Amino acid sequence: MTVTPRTALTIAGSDSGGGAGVQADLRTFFANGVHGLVALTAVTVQNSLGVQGFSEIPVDVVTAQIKAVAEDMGVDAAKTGMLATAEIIQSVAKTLDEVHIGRTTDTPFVVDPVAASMTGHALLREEALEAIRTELFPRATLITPNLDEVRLLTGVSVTDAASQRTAAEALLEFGSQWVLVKGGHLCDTADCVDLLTDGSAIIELSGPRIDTENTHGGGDTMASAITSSLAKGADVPTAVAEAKRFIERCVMEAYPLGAGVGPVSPFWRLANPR
Ligand SMILES: Nc1ncnc2c1ncn2[C@@H]1O[C@H](COP(=O)(O)OP(=O)(O)OP(=O)(O)O)[C@@H](O)[C@H]1O
Ligand SMILES: Cc1ncc(CO)c(N)n1
Repeated sequence: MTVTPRTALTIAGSDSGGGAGVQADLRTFFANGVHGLVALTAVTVQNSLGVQGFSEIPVDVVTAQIKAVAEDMGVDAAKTGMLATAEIIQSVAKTLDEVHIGRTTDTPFVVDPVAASMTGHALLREEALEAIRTELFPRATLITPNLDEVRLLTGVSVTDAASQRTAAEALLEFGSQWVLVKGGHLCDTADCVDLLTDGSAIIELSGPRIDTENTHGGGDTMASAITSSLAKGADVPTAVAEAKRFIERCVMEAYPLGAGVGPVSPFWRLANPR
């Protein structure tokens, strides 16, 4: 019998190195049995050593991609990654309202507020940070900043569990339903602890820190794993817990590729479907 899988839409940039951006999202959706849809926002020139530059896609082409897939195929959950400019962010926000994606609709929406690559190269023009805060966060079911993004967005430097909680509370003020403060960059701890909260529930997701240099695409893979679970009907705490187990194994199986940082790997899931 033919079964049509659930669909997940990524609104994000391309990584020519194939480990982050829409490439990470699509391989994560595929590994989790979800059909991936794409609205490409930018093309980066990127490899394991970093980002050499990028060119954004014209705004009307970005929004036309969203409308084309949402109106014909339907979207069970959506996420954003690299959005590049304030103009793209504003138009994406307006279009998501038109196609009924976001926290006040039946279609969950995850915002990964990508500001820079892990090598420190900007993926967002500076004036666009405010647009992420005001246009996207209020529409988000969940936001998933890493610690650098937390500092840029709130001014809070997370150094321990207490400041991680303070940062999460500050981020909730911007209007998303849930906040996940990822702790992958809290390097002096033996565990990787991510903090999830909606203001009433506070959930710590803890797992062992895996010793590897190869974590390229980890944040994108985490956010798209959450989006996959949401597309399949999980609630937010369940989706984040499932994604945490998924990313741990992806980090464990990360492989060297190129002279710099290799990508996390979702391939193990293909041999271990649920
Ligand atoms: N060395 C590690 N071992 C285990 N889990 C990790 C490790 N590094 C990151 N993680 C987990 O991976 C997820 C992504 O976290 P991280 O904070 O690294 O995101 P990010 O900085 O957005 O990723 P990127 O490296 O793509 O920029 C989180 O759930 C985090 O706990
Ligand atoms: C295109 C793109 N999106 C996101 C990231 C962050 O991992 C990256 N390095 N490249």
